[in-house]
Amino acid sequence: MIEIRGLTKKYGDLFAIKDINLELAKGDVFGFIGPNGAGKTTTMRILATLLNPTWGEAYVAGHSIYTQPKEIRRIIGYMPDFFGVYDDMKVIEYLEFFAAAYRIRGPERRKICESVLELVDLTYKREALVTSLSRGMTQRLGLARVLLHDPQVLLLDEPASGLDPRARIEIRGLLKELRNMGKTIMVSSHILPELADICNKIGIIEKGELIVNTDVESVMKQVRQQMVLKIRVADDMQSALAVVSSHPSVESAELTGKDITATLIAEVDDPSELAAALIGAGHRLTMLKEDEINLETAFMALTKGITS
Ligand SMILES: Nc1ncnc2c1ncn2[C@@H]1O[C@H](COP(=O)(O)OP(=O)(O)OP(=O)(O)O)[C@@H](O)[C@H]1O
Repeated sequence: MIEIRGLTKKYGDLFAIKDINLELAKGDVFGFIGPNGAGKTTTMRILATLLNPTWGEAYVAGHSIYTQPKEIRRIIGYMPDFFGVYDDMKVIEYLEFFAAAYRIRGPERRKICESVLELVDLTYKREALVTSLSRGMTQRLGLARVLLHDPQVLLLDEPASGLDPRARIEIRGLLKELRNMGKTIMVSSHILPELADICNKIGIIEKGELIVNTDVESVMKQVRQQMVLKIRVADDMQSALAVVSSHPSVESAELTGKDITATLIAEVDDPSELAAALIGAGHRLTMLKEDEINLETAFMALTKGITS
């Protein structure tokens, strides 16, 4: 759905983006991560055909940004990081206005507006003035707006920025719903955990260069060379820690909160002998599970020494 080759944008001597290569298939959710000024917006604006690159190629669903921008605009929904809303419009009027701009006419228009409102959970605000909405609601309205023409590809620039934790979670839920609808999504953020459980691919951009471009699973594999376990017993944790620490399958172990966190030596990927040792030593084992690595830990390990 998206193919980018050697994409570069220069402002004078500054490379806003430099030699970006990327391919996304239908249904991919690409988390585009990078600090402020790294080049995320530039990349998205070029894909949205709002900005010309200095050189390089980009295609959306096979359409070139140079020769078929109209076709691309029909397929994409681009939500910029900052967008204006019109002061004296009600929510439903705002959507109808944009639906008209997309040439959605007749009774269909109202139906579509109502259904996107429902999707972003704003039906109860349909008669409210757009200026009265909270930032989280405004972001959801912005999403509703880019969904009006049922685009296959969504380019979402920092949809969760400036939101409180609750509103962030709502946006995440919404993105999951869109993912389940089969949309191809490029979503940017400068905060990685925000995207952790939504995307299947991630790209990390630093000073205009895509320094990491991979699928989430292989990031996890790359980082997870050794198995890490979380262990809990219903009796004496200190004596259980002693058993774990001295077990030949364990490289290191420590007490972390209510659990013991144990890292196994590299060759061991079966914790059953350790479990047997704990039970054999008379401990009442209540939990022994593989610690779930999160994308944030993976990110830190992956970019160690690359990003500053
Ligand atoms: N019109 C412009 N003229 C000159 N420099 C620009 C222009 N637009 C962007 N830049 C520069 O290009 C670089 C990339 O900017 P871009 O907006 O793509 O970053 P970003 O990753 O989206 O950052 P943010 O998270 O702050 O939106 C920055 O150094 C920025 O200052």
